[in-house]
Amino acid sequence: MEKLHDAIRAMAWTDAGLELLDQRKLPLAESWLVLCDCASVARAIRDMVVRGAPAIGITAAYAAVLAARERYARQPSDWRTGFAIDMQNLAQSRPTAVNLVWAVERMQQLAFSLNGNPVPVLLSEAQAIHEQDIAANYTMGERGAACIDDGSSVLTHCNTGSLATGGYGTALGVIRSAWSDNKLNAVYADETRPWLQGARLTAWELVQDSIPVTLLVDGAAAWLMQQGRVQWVIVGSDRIAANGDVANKIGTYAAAVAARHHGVRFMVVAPSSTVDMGTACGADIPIEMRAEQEVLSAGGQPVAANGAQAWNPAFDITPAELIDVIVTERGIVEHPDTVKMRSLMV
Ligand SMILES: CSC[C@@H](O)[C@@H](O)C(=O)COP(=O)(O)O
Repeated sequence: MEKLHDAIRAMAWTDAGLELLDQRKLPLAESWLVLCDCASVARAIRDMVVRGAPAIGITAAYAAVLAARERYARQPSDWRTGFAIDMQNLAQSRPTAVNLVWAVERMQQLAFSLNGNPVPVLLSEAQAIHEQDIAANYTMGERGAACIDDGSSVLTHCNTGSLATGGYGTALGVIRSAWSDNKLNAVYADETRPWLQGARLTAWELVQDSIPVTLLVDGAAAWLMQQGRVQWVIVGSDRIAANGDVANKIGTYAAAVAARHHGVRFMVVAPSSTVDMGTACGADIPIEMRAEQEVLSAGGQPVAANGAQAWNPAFDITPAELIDVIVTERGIVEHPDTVKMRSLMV
């Protein structure tokens, strides 16, 4: 299979520090920030410089390297105390994407098992996490594409591509693979208010791959399905609970309800680092609430009547019963439930 758009990367480790492509500025500008300390990376995650669950996890792994470098240089005999505080702050930068906590715990556990300077080993581990994510995406791309019939059209929500992962993408990876297998007629993308990840990021990635993309406002998705224009809705996830309930970008639940009503199949694509077997069901997943201002304005300009308030949950929960298939690098789970998720994750 031809691997499409290996060139887009959300993050890169260099001698200068961790470089992050500033996703708030895309597609108008491609600018990179160079961050040299863990606190700046935590802020960048909170402020959406980098976003998307797997990308946040990888970024956190590199941030742990920065934290160890700082703390070990300052206090080689007792770097662990400060490092643990840094990891705690980092883990709190965004609450819903479990890949963040997963990466922080993996890095901290390794760090505390080491003697001497922890930095070289932690850097190798962060790079391994990054590479494993890319490999998982290619595997999921093939597995997900195999579920799709020739001549299908698909709808996706938010951005789940190279920008949201180590590279290639989860749901967008499946779309890339299905496109290169000549299976797709059309790709539709919700614009994804309020941050417009669909319009700004997914469209940007697909245009670079020369995959035709048609944007729609989120409220048009149900009508698109009613018109019989798509056979699959394909999304990523920020956390999958032990029973198969899925947290993803706000609007995913509405798309899943509409899909079931119209007989459109619903696919969730996520690496096993997104599966949280310690959380029993969707009701136990913390949903990030973001600033009202994100809804009351667009592109920095106010769009609402002065004095109006806004409700801005960043994610919602799609119950397992609305999901036809979860695709991971470990395998595929059809009609997920606790028993099937448990056997996937052993
Ligand atoms: C592979 S990305 C899966 C999810 O992280 C994605 O769908 C999503 O909801 C991203 O939300 P964001 O708020 O942009 O971080």
